Amino acid sequence: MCGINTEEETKIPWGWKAPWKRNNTQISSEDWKQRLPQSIIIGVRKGGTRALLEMLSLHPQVAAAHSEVHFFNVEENYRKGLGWYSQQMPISHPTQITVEKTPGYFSSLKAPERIHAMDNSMKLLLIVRDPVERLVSDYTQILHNRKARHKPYQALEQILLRQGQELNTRYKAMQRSLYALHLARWLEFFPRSQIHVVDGGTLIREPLSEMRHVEHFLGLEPYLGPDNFYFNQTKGFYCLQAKGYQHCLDQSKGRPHPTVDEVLLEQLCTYFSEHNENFFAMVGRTFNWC
Ligand SMILES: Nc1ncnc2c1ncn2[C@@H]1O[C@H](COP(=O)(O)OS(=O)(=O)O)[C@@H](OP(=O)(O)O)[C@H]1O
Repeated sequence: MCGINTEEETKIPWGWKAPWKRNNTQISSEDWKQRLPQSIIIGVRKGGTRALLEMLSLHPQVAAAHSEVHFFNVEENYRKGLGWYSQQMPISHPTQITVEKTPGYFSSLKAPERIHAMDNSMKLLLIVRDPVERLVSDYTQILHNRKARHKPYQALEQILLRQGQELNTRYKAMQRSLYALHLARWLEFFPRSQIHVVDGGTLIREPLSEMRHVEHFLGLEPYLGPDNFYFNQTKGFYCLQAKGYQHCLDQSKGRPHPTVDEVLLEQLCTYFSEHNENFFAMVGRTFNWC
């Protein structure tokens, strides 16, 4: 049910491959090569990682890997070594920073140490979202995949309240919403100043304000502006535009969530509240979560 979950999006080719970046004839061709990332979006899964990567990719100083690489969290990939990893990266110019996103890194036990061993100056981006909403979003994706494969599925209430009224806290999607637990492992290896936390809720409602913080954290020149975002009524989300090109995230983003029992939602909020408080203390800010 869980595992790597490479999901639909990793199979979809990047049809919208930053077309406005292609015509830079002043830069000599030998400067263009694949480089290891200087920044990684480590998660959280269903937090808005794809939106963050695509918005970042609008910036001319950013070269983004289109597919999730799963290098530091999947043994089979990690064994292939850094040479393989760099081959998964886009061609970039020295004036650009390379960015990859793999949401599975955040909850991986080994990723923090491995990334630190590769580059202890790595700039980490973590996008978070209300843990209950994230859980429902995660469940929605799992449900979608199971239905698509004609596999049996259960309602979230059945999964989470399996033992009568006790919450099944061992459910993987529950575990992934325990942000403080996972962040603690990253802070063993990286100073807080190297981890920028993006508010996934704000990124949905006001993408530009969140992206300005991200530009600043990455040391990029301020570039993104209001013209890069337009609200798409049909999609119900902001979509992106640059130099005449427009792009919305694919249909695996913004799927309708199933209705979840109110009592269960209350139970979940109560369960996560202590973990959320710990997370707020660790990152030095609060979020308007349930
Ligand atoms: N602009 C825009 N367009 C579409 N979707 C947006 C956008 N900004 C944020 N989001 C939210 O991103 C959620 C998916 O998160 P991820 O991309 O991290 O998912 S994944 O882990 O890579 O599968 C996805 O969650 P769901 O709504 O539950 O599908 C969206 O709420």
